[in-house]
Amino acid sequence: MNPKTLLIVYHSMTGGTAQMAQAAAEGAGDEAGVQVRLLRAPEAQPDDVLAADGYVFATPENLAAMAGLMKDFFDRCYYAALDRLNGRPYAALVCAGSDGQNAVRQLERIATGWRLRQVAPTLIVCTHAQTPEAILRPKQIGAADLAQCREVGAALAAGLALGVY
Ligand SMILES: Cc1cc2nc3c(=O)[nH]c(=O)nc-3n(C[C@H](O)[C@H](O)[C@H](O)COP(=O)(O)O)c2cc1C
Repeated sequence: MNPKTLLIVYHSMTGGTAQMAQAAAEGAGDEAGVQVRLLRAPEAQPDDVLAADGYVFATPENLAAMAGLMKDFFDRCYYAALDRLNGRPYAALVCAGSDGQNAVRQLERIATGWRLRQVAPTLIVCTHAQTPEAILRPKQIGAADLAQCREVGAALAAGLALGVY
């Protein structure tokens, strides 16, 4: 059987989302028969989206929205992939200083437009960064949160490998 591909697309300014995406990739990487591609949002192209069998999208919430470079990724890929991804599985990860809900709403709405199938509740990890100093500081995501991100990647990869989606 052809190996399945899990595409993880993320943006991160101060490192939190990058650690979350990396953890999801590690969780998925334990699954034999699933190839994991971890791409920064500006690198990801429509062909990468079309070639994948499942997705993890990971973004910070910035200014009550998903990060601009993640939005740019969706803007560049949306119509090239529309109606060509129907039913494929996805999960999303959001790194937020205090909230995250608007980024979740935006991301899930786009995924709904793509007719993707959400296979896990979107995970919000809160870094409790609210002052300018804390927001600009490099982030260290805790072990428990990273374990949840690993779980998301592992579950998606297991479903892909078993062909349950
Ligand atoms: C310009 C800017 C705007 C932000 N706006 C929000 C916000 O609206 N809601 C929120 O929960 N966090 C907000 N944050 C905090 C980030 O989500 C938080 O620092 C997160 O850890 C960033 O992820 P990263 O480390 O992957 O860059 C903002 C950060 C920046 C730099």
